[in-house]
Amino acid sequence: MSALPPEEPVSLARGYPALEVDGLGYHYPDGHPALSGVDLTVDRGERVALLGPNGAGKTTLVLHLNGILTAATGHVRIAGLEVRRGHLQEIRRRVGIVFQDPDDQLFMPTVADDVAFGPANHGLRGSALRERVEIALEQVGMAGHARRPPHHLSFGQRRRVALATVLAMQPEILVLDEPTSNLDPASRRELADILVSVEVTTLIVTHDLPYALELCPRSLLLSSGTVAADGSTRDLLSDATLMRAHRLELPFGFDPAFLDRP
Ligand SMILES: Nc1ncnc2c1ncn2[C@@H]1O[C@H](COP(=O)(O)OP(=O)(O)OP(=O)(O)O)[C@@H](O)[C@H]1O
Repeated sequence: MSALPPEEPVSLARGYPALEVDGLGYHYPDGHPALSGVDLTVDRGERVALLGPNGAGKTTLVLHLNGILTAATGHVRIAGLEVRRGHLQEIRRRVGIVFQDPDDQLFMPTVADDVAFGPANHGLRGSALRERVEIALEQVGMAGHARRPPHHLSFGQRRRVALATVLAMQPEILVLDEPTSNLDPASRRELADILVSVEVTTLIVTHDLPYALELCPRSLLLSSGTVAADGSTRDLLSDATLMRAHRLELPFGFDPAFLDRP
């Protein structure tokens, strides 16, 4: 499949899967192998969990999606556009990554400035920019906080603003790295509601298996740098042999009856 040039209108990207990874391999500069022969496709509108034990290669894979790392072997395409030098500005608009620590993404004097930063860099101005910011803040339930300095917000609020900065770019795919870490149960529930309502193709990297079960019909299990399983989240989490083999455990006290629900 040939890649679209970066200036191609987004509407022309609609016929492609949101994410295609073919034969991706990567060694860190110290020679450490992190990914090998990774193949996966995520279709538009899917919500998929990326599971795997510590050191499986999840972060390394995510860093390939927006070109922070570049494939040693294989290809990554976002809505048909190959991730490589020359495409990175458009790739970084198409792939919105919400990192674990919101403070990595918030650096402007106000919440509104932070949310406006990306779209303004892509040329949006005036009322169109203000509207984009308002919509993104509304999507994450932070509309009343636009003029506040991000460092005055709680951790959970900062994570929502970090999500708004990404949503304001109208990404083709939203990637969240451990979105429930440090969230209280109410914030965890509110974030789930937001993720369901935004209707963007979403990849959730998580060790929080009940959250994956609740939010993601499909899961990918990465282990030792390869895709060890790809299927329904319920089926994967019900497979005790698979779970043991890849050091995945449901939390103590988790009711296995949840796995039997239709
Ligand atoms: N900068 C680096 N230099 C060398 N090796 C690295 C580097 N970063 C990660 N690795 C190695 O690459 C492998 C994959 O790491 P990665 O961080 O992608 O795993 P992960 O699945 O995200 O783990 P976790 O769940 O612990 O966050 C690991 O063996 C790790 O030690």
